[in-house]
Amino acid sequence: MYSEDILISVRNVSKCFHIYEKPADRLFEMLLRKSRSEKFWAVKNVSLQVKRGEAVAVIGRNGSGKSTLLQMVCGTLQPTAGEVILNGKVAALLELGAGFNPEYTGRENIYFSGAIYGLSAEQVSDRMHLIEEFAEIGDFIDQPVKTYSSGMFVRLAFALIVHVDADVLVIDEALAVGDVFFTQKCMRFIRDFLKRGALLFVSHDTNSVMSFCRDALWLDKGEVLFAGSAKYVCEKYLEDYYSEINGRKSEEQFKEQENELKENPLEKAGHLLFRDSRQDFVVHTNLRMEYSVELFDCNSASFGEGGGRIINVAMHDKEKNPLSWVIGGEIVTVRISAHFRQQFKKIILGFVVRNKNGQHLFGDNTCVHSLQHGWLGKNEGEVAEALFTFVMPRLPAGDYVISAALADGMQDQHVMHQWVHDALVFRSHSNSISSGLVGLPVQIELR
Ligand SMILES: Nc1ncnc2c1ncn2[C@@H]1O[C@H](COP(=O)(O)OP(=O)(O)OP(=O)(O)O)[C@@H](O)[C@H]1O
Repeated sequence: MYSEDILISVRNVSKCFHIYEKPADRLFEMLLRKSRSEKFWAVKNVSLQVKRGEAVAVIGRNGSGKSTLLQMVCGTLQPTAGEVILNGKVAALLELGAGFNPEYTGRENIYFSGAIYGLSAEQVSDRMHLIEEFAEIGDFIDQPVKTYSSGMFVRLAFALIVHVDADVLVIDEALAVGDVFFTQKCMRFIRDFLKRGALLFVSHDTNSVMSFCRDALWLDKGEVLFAGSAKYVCEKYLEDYYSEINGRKSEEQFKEQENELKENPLEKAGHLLFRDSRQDFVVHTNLRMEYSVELFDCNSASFGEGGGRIINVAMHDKEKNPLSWVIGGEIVTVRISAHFRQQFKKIILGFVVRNKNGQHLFGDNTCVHSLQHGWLGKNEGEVAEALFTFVMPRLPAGDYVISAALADGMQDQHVMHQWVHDALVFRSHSNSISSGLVGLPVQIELR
């Protein structure tokens, strides 16, 4: 009936809570058999599937229904409507400390929870040293968990779920509490786990969502607002975040500026000068990391207040010639040009390079430079340019995008006027072996 590989199947699940004005109303309702409550739908008609080897993220603002959904998946909450079908053993890391008895020691809780996960006392004893080793909380393992810091809770709870042979992991945000070393350890475990299991997790951190998940689901007031590739959903989420800060502005409002954009002299100059200055070199060598760079796409999805607009993003060589072909290890300049429709007091221009999964690889903006050299302002009708010069890193084969942004203000408090998601696309045609996400230039000696 169900494919073996679908480990989590959530079908049209909803959850309704009854809200009572006063606690006594609950009693009256039972006695008088008359409703004294308001219905509140925390989750409305949500469906999702997670297959073996997949991770799906649930994102959304506070109170959007994420935890309620995860609790229904774990079986700690019954859906009001719809069904959850699980194929395999589920281990969950939901609220901090949930499932632990605060009066018991860490060790006692491990035995207790291990039994809930179907492990015998003997099996738990056999794995205890591994759990202790993973948790790294030292002698605290024999202290009541009510004395634990939130970080220790997470360490112990995570160490437990790592060792219960789960097929499905359900994790709610909790990873954010651990320190960087522990988080890295958990990430390594999850990457390994995903070779055999399925992960459903909640996070506010779009970077971790994009690094783990192919798909994501955005819940808003209990309903699915967007579902699809993690990159797409996270971009929409990011847009919404900025719209909330800046006040809503739809993408359509940019359309009217497009003609003006096409007429812009800077962009025109960029097109006329466009040539592949490294083609000869590329053709005659074979030990190279090659990148083909596409033209700035002025129709790429964007969001922001629209007080200014990014009119060109290009990669240049040292001689300021736009490049369509870049070699890894060469010095390149990312040039971002912007046109202003209103006065800007403190211009911020910046970029982010992401891989095809949406992982943020590197990027920069003009803030620190402006703090050092003074802020640049511009008036309506003027144009500004930011040049970011760096050594092009070696990147594994695949597609990459540069998102570019224009804002007015400071690093931590600014109005986002335009964020262009995939302003410039480039592709690494590398066939040399490279490990990691980004390869930096390294000087090597062998003696
Ligand atoms: N037992 C309950 N009784 C009544 N309302 C509840 C109950 N549990 C959750 N809710 C409500 O359901 C809504 C969704 O809550 P939920 O905890 O699932 O959101 P969330 O997206 O996980 O939020 P956060 O990011 O803050 O953890 C909230 O408005 C919350 O107040």
